[in-house]
Amino acid sequence: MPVRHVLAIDQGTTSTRAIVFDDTGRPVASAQKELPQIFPKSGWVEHDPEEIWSATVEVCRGALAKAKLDPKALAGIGITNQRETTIVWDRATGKPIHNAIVWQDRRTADRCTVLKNDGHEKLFTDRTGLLLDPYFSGTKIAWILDHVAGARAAAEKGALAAGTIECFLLWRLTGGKVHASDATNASRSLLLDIRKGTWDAELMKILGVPASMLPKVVDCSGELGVADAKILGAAVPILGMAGDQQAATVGQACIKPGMVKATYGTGCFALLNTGSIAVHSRHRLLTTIAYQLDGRRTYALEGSIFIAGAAVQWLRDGLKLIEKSSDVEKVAAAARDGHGVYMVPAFVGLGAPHWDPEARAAILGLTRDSGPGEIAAATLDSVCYQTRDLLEAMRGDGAQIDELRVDGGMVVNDPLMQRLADTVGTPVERPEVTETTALGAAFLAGLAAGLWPSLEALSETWVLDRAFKPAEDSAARDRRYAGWKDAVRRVRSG
Ligand SMILES: Nc1ncnc2c1ncn2[C@@H]1O[C@H](COP(=O)(O)OP(=O)(O)O)[C@@H](O)[C@H]1O
Ligand SMILES: O=P(O)(O)OC[C@H](O)CO
Repeated sequence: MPVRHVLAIDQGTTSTRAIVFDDTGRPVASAQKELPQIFPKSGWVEHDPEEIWSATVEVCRGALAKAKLDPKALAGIGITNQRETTIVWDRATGKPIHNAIVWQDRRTADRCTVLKNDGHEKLFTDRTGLLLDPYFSGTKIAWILDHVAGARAAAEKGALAAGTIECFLLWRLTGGKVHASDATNASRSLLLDIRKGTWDAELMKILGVPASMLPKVVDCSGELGVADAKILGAAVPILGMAGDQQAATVGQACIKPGMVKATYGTGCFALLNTGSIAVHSRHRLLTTIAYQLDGRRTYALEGSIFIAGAAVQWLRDGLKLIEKSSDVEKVAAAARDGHGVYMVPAFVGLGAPHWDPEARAAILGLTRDSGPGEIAAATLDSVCYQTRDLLEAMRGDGAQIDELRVDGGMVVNDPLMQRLADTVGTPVERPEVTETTALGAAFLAGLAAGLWPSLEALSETWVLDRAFKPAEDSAARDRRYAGWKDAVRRVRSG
């Protein structure tokens, strides 16, 4: 039998990637393009949808060329994406009517406060598993309708379509034939009843989002559409779709209840598989759809940290302390032991478990002998402490966590992974393939193409690269963590 291949598109916050995987789940070739960030105002973050589209086409063609693969030979395409980032476009022309509003954007914080003050939070949390925070896509759609001239009237007439990035890419790839969002992406909108898997009319009314704009909600694996032959040189079926954190959960083979993964990219997102039960968190974690296959939903508890690798980017671009992200390793290695410096990276507020959009970042505990080493080390430590916040919340909700599977751009940093294990007091496991987000999308497409018979068969392809065992004594670990909690208290807005 000839080897079969799947093309995974991973449209992330800072870059767009395409990776060709073979039928053993190994990456064969890839192409990547950086995505420019647009910061129109303090707390606002946008992307240009046309840039996202042209980069997607470019990297798909690039990866296929590097793999020397005829697109006709592809078994299918899997799409995964930065979640919540919202686009509204004209159905007739396919043109967006505003830049994409990115998940990190805080412009709808006031709207969320009003909704909370009006007593709506419980209803939203019960139905959607989310909290009233500007992070999610629903208030972003409403903002575009309220701020682009003529948009609301056009939406009421059914002339506009709304969607997150996977939905926009599916629309463009299929030449405007399919307007659909998979259940995982739809579950991040504040508009989906996650137990029924359908849009909720009452929530749409409260947010002011007309039903006519919303995509059809579909499974994560199946015949989702066919890419127009003009785009890649052959009509290729699109067979998989999931938000990037959910795709990483699949790519990490966290398919049994109790398994947890954390992905360290721009932000950090930890997902705990809770099986067929949508667990309601008592510790301000989100309840979300991990994947939907054959109409059956598997749920997860999620802890979302807005700034992880982005803090390293700030050391590079804001402070100019380092030239490239990986330089942080040697700068941090120079930090004094027990330096007592904490950095709380609340650049866009704080996510789980605090949900404080007004908090702002701070570096605390500086003394005359603090320098770049201490600041770099405190920045990396913040990623570890934030992870501990999430694992404690998950344990508080009844989870027994024996190990943490990690992936994403930051996990190449060995000392950071050791520090993470020391800080959370749980073994940290890094797989051989750390492109687990794209791998998850490839798996979902490969399931529909018949490359793999089941999720269980996929989990056998997961191979450990290295396990980091906690080595610090627990009293020292807890002392450091108490200092972090104090630092967080000091940056909170209320
Ligand atoms: N050696 C390193 N140590 C710490 N952080 C790193 C290192 N190398 C890259 N990073 C960070 O990892 C992030 C990139 O991860 P990636 O998974 O590509 O992000 P995303 O998918 O969110 O765009 C960047 O924020 C970068 O600063
Ligand atoms: O682009 P990433 O990898 O930082 O992921 C973004 C998340 O999906 C936002 O919820």
